[in-house]
Amino acid sequence: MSQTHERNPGCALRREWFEDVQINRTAAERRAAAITSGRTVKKNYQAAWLLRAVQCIDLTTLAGDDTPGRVRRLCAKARQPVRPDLMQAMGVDAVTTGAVCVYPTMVPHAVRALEGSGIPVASVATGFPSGLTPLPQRLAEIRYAVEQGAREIDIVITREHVLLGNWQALHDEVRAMRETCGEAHMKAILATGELGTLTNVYRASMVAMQAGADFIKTSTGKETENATLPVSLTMLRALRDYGELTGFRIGFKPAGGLRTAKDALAWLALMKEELGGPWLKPDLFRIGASSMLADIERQLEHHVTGRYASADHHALS
Ligand SMILES: O=C[C@H](O)COP(=O)(O)O
Repeated sequence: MSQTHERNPGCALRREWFEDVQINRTAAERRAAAITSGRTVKKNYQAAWLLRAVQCIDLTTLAGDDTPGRVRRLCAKARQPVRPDLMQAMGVDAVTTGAVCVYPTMVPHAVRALEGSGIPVASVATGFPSGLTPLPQRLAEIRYAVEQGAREIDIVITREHVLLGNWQALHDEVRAMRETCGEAHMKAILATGELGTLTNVYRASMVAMQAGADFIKTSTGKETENATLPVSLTMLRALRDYGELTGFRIGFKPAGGLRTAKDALAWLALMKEELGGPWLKPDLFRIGASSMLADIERQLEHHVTGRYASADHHALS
């Protein structure tokens, strides 16, 4: 089926699209390793790929000690993620990150700090990270974040629904969240490290998309197991299958534990191999990361100057 740029409206629960699917972990691990090992991006292209990664980062702070000041500093970094002298040396125009991602009460501070930049504010919501608050409160949290100006909402699913195979309950909850988001785009965090099997990851991905998710996202960053390549591959297969069945393109956001330029290149290679060029842009690909940018900037500096600066030159994120 040809694919459209229109927003995914979702559909009723269609168990037949996922119930018979089984994902073999060994095969997924082998395929993920084949895509990302031995495929080093050539030096000249590497800087371009890293700049592309910067544009896809959801620059994140989700800490208990977040303050308006920290959020403002993060927003300043989102506006100018790479030092202007490096940008100039590479002969490229200014770039920004894909979004800034914060807790709901930090949304107004981020919105103010990003005014005029065009950078959207993403808010986690729905009892992030566990999702174990009653549904009315979780929906109220979405409403609050949207009212405060969040244009993207990162929801968390109830892992119990996946572990017990309660697909209708999962569909109903995610559907309600999507409706509450209104115009704001919804990223559904599956918390894959708590779903037990890759087969569950595939099924949960499919149900989240059937319920109207605009993006599917791996992790909150708070689970013991963060984003991995085999998990990401499994989600991309579900996303591809959903696209073939419905014609709608869904975005993908790996998040949690992604810290290095090497991680960024590995995930970009995975996206390119599995889905192709359209998924290498921020409307369909985000990297959720609180501390990846510093290493990317370091590698870009090395590209420009041939040497690494000491770590304290890149103090933030
Ligand atoms: O959504 C983004 C994640 O919370 C970021 O996780 P991280 O702090 O491990 O980069």
